Amino acid sequence: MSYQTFDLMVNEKIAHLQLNRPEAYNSMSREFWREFPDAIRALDTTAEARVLVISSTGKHFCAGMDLAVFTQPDPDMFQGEAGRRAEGMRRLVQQLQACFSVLEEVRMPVLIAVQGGCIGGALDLVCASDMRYCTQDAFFTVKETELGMTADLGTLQRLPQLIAPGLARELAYTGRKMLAAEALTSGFVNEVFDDPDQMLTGVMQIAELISQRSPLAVTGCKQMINYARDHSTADSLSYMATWQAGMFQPADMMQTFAAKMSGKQPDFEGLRPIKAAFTE
Ligand SMILES: C/C=C/C(=O)SCCNC(=O)CCNC(=O)[C@H](O)C(C)(C)COP(=O)(O)OP(=O)(O)OC[C@H]1O[C@@H](n2cnc3c(N)ncnc32)[C@H](O)[C@@H]1OP(=O)(O)O
Repeated sequence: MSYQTFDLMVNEKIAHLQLNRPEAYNSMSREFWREFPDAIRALDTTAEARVLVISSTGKHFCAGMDLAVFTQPDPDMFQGEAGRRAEGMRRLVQQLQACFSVLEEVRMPVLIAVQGGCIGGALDLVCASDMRYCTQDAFFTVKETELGMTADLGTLQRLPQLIAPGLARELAYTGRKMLAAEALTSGFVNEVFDDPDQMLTGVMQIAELISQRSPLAVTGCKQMINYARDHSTADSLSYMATWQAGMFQPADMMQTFAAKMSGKQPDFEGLRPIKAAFTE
């Protein structure tokens, strides 16, 4: 599949989505909003990928929503009866939210590599990922506040669960930049690299390690951690037990032990493409 707003490569078990409009600071055009969720869902459904790395090109990771979306809006948005207008707007926002929630829903971990600015909608995107990494020149901003709107695509819901809630509020209320050093000390990013090349090398090494593990075990970790974030400990333990009762398969463990004895790396079976499950 080829896309206009990013390149998507699947190499062995690692998928790499790279935003490719540096001349526009990788801002999120209408095309991006169509392509991004489709590409992520396709990876989840069909591809071999066991881990996804999202990176970017040029000076900034992403300048957020393409400002043309705000300055040249669809005229229909402002016409007609108020209740229907509001209801339509509500559905539009929900559809845009779903473009990033898909990163939480997919079976594979999502790692993000940020250089330069990560602004507005881009912060919504990275908040929905599993792990974040950045370069020394990176900064993160809830730009919407400065523009006069409330951020609506996930930052306000996810950021207070990733860093101290008081700091998340400060960033949201002020719209000020969180620089790389603060992103590291606050726990928002896992590591700060000197430059984009070093970052991509480092992030790919982590992706490689994840891709060598049992994909069933890894997706179990992702789903249980996400579930525990949103539910009580008692509910989460109950779901964990149900998950384990259904998904625990000794075959992967046996393979690990056999591989250890023979001094080799285990080669775990991939998860099943959904399409295959329908056509078998
Ligand atoms: C649901 C989602 C909501 C949101 O995402 S809200 C947030 C929307 N995004 C913004 O408001 C970003 C605003 N832009 C900036 O803060 C800065 O810019 C940058 C940090 C990205 C870059 O700063 P610097 O390196 O100093 O460059 P420069 O001179 O400010 O900009 C160069 C050109 O890039 C255009 N540009 C910047 N951001 C966007 C964007 N998001 N959409 C479309 N164009 C953008 C500018 O306007 C300008 O253009 P020209 O050279 O013609 O004057």
